[in-house]
Amino acid sequence: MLKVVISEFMDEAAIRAELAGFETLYDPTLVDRPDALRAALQEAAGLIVRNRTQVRGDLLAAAPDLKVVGRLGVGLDNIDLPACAARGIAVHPATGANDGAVAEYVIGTALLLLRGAYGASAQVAAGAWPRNASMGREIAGKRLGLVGFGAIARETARRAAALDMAVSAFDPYLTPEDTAWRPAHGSVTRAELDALIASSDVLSLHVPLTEATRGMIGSDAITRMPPGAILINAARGGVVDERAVVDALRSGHLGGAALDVFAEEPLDAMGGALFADVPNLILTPHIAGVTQESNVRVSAVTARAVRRSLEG
Ligand SMILES: O=C(O)[C@H](O)COP(=O)(O)O
Repeated sequence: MLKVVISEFMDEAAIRAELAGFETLYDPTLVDRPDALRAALQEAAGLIVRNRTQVRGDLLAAAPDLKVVGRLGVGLDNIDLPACAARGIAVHPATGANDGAVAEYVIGTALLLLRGAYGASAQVAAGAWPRNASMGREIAGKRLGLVGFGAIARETARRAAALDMAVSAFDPYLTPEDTAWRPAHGSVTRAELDALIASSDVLSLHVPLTEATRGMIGSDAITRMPPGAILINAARGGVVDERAVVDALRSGHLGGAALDVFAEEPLDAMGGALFADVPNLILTPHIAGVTQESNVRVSAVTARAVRRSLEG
């Protein structure tokens, strides 16, 4: 019986439904026990991971029979794709299964940060009545800029258009003729990156982490954003210069930021100190794509892809 190792959390019903014909080892603690993971992989034909298991080097060497890697998400920066290709190991991301979760995160944080009033609870409970200071902004009529216009950005655009935002996007991989620029609901304007940065009230990132995108939104870019603009990163840490975001929030140039992903996850002591007491900042633990619903979808899609791949 072929063996499938699952080293991070997933919906167990998907394992039962899709991987019944295989020997499965589901142990979400394996990601933090590299020796045990390597030992478990010795006879494994399949491996299922989220974003923390580093599928490269030592781990691949410890898995001589590995035929397929299922990724419970879409980012592939934790997987050495050329090394997998060289060994003929198939890699299956859960494309499409968490788009809606990320899109809702982007819209939700944009609404929260523009309105700003939700931070008043403690003051109101204490008897204060900060009405003028709590007068925030509406999302309708604001310009949303999407850096990258793949599936998640398109879902975000559809929701933003329904809220009467004006949506633009930058994506060097889409030709002007691509039908993505003519969505069934709402409209999206194709923009160059510099123009998008300079003209977006809300800028949301939807690019993978690659050598081309690392540091893409640094202090230069942030300085060129309109005063009071909101920055949302639910893509990958490393695309944004975290110190530049903090400086721009402290100076008041940025009106708010939501960061779901970080160069170092979890934050180390330096990251913790950097973000302490920064105004108008929402920090979340790489959860934009992970909801109860998306966990079910992502797990089913991934387990199915691994089963099909192993069944040939
Ligand atoms: O790449 C993704 O889809 C997101 O980062 C969420 O993925 P994960 O929670 O499976 O790592």
